[in-house]
Amino acid sequence: MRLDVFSIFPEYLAALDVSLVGKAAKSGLLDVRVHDLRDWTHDRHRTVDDTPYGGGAGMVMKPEPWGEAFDSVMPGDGPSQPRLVVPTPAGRPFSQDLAYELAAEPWLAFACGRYEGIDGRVAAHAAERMQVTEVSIGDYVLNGGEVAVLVMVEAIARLLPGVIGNPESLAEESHSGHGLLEYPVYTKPPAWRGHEVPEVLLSGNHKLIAEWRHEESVRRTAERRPDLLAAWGSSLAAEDDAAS
Ligand SMILES: N#Cc1c(-c2ccc3ccn(Cc4ccc(CN5CCOCC5)cc4)c3c2)n[nH]c1N
Repeated sequence: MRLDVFSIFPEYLAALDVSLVGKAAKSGLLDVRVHDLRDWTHDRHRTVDDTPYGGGAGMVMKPEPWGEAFDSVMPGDGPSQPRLVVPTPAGRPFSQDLAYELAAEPWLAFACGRYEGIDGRVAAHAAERMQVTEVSIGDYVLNGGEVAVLVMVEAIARLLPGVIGNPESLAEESHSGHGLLEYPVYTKPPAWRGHEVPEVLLSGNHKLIAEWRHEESVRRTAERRPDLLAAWGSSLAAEDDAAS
């Protein structure tokens, strides 16, 4: 998979060079290219923003640098086009399902906005030649799209074949499709500062361990995400109906 990231703070994306994503890039599973949007400005101050039409606080990112950057890095007459992902507070909620959807793409491009956002014509113009998906990573306000891109790239990259050591762990994770939050995990020592590892996990009885883990998943989901528990219950009922 090729990933292009456009930002006025390219150093923010240095985190993509370390850990899991960094290893995937070094092994050739990922081709990560970070671009400084200011490379496509032409004035002395390398200006990327201007005042908003219609008034309002703050500044808006000018369309011209974005258009020239996209033309240069992903030319309209090229053999293929990327899927453009634009982080924004007004976007479609990012989810594990969307991470799987994006992990299936051969080429992704991410546009990191700043200020009060990117001129609306940038996405509209890009949509004339590539799929554009505006995405939000959550209901809180950030100062720009870079953190969102780090979140999304990590969630996507770990789904790519060969990136994580143990692909089976993907199936057991929260939000991975069975609908419940994952159970708590423990390792040695068996006792630590007065806290013991649950005895069942030391029993070697795989049936009891599996039952305990399921009960813990249900307990945690009921406590922290009752919405997921309700959806999980409905999906179980639907499966029973389909089977009967
Ligand atoms: N993903 C994600 C995000 C982002 C995100 C992503 C990209 C950019 C680019 C600029 N910003 C700053 C910004 C802040 C507030 C607002 C709201 N507007 C309301 C109407 O008045 C103007 C302002 C817009 C832009 C960004 C924030 N925030 N939260 C997420 N989950």
